[in-house]
Amino acid sequence: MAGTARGSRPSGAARSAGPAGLGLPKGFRGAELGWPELDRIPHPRHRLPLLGDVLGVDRHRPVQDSMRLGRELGPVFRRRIFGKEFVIVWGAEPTADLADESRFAKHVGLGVANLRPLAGDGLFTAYNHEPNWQLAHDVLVPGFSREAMAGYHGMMLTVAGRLTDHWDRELAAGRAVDVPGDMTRLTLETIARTGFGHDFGSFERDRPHPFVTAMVGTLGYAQRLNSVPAPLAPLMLRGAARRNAADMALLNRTVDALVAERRRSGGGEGDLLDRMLATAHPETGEKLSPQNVRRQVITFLVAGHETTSGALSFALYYLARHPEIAAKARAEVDRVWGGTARPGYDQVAKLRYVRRVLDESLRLWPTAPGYAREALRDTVLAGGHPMRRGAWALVLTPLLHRDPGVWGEDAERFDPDRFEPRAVRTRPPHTFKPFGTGVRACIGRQFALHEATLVLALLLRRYELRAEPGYRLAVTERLTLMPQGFRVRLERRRADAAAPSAPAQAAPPAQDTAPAEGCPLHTAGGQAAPGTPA
Ligand code: HEM
Repeated sequence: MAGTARGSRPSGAARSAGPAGLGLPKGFRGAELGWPELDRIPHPRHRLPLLGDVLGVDRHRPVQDSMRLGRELGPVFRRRIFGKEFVIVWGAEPTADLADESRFAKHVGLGVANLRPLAGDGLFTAYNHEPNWQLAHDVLVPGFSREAMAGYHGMMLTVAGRLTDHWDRELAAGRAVDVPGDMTRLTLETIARTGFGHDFGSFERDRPHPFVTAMVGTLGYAQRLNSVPAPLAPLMLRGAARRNAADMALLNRTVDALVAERRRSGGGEGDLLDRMLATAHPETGEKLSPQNVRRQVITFLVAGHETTSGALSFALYYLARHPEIAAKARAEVDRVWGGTARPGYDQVAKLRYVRRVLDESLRLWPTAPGYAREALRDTVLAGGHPMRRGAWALVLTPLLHRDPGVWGEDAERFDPDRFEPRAVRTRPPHTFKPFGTGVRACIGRQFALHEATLVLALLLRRYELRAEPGYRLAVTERLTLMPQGFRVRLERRRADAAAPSAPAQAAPPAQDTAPAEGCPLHTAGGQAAPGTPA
């Protein structure tokens, strides 16, 4: 979780960073301006005048393209695409250097900046100097405290029950399940219900909810904007821009309706939306403006589900591919949860091996595959690359997480034991960064980890997973990563092996499911639905 003390500012330098503080123009800042010794940084051979490094490029897979290039060119390299030149970093040493908050801060650039028309100064897309970042951060951080998380747990179980109901039906019909599609349904419902008391009815629909379609459209459009020459974008992407405007309008309408409904109903019972609407900053007494609330709701609905959905999908892919690892994880779930129909909040954190499976999946495929950092003053990166204030670099996490110098020559191999405590302790810091770094790191980290560990455990306990024969992992990119077309065949575990399948509300709640006092989620719809998973 992003972590300044409440009420404190981000690093002093971050306050003056960003385009306004630096006096730099908004928009793309090419590396030519900020890296005086750019010539020393390798780039792909066969660079074309004007177009740059576009030969052999897969426009739809820029991350995997960069991974291929990074392996060839080394831990600090550069790419130029249609006049945009930027530096990419994946080595452990320069990445650790970029994590130094006294010299570097988040850079809002490339794909993230392309989301500004939609999310503006919402938490994810805010420039460091924008006052609404600190305000929203301080107001919303308590929404991710341990107490708040324990409050979301009951609703997470309820939504997971909708998933297992759906999977039971697919199993009965003899169909393989669409893993990324169903994980997206699950994670959207989870953040919408826990954060905003809203039900998208995702599991009752044959096709994705229009909100999801519009969101996928805007993320894809934000990525495409980088893959065409900027001056030609209005022409080349005219149709796409029209569709994007319609997508944004739908997202805004959906959120406005949700907020209006909450205002009409006179407030919920303390979820994220209540915090956004009613909580004043503890020191200044300031509240979020209506426009900023809209941007935060969109930010949380998008950031809060797409990445977790990918993380769950990759983890299920690896579990289906490695039955021995699935068996070990399942044995842990059986041991820790026993016959508990309704596992409690604290019983999730005890699933150490399941969590390692998740970490290892996020190592190989961090679903938000990078983050950018900018220099707060003139400095030298990793002792060798001078940078001027405002210069920036992109950290390519899927390659950082495969650095053989850190992870060994078998870094491509899926092995959850890499996250055993002893192994973690012996690794250098800043070598595992799926949630970004510093004060602008992911605020929803604990939320995502709790939800994903819980759901993986529930699925392992209930089903055997069989990958469809012949499936080869293909990763789609739309700013986030997802295993494309991954389907799995299910088998219900034998009754004596699996946990109880009685409806959860028939069982007494586990001791540690007791809601935090006043927690809305256990009272307002947080009770187990008929299908709460066993
Ligand atoms: C596995 C799931 C997730 C991954 C891999 C992930 C990854 C990230 C990363 C890498 C960043 C930093 C981006 C940057 O520096 O530019 C970030 C920021 C953020 N994430 Fe997540 N995230 C996940 C889940 C969530 C969830 C569940 C929520 C909300 C409930 C969330 C909300 C946010 C927000 C609001 C920010 C911006 C924080 C700030 O700048 O203050 N994320 N996330």
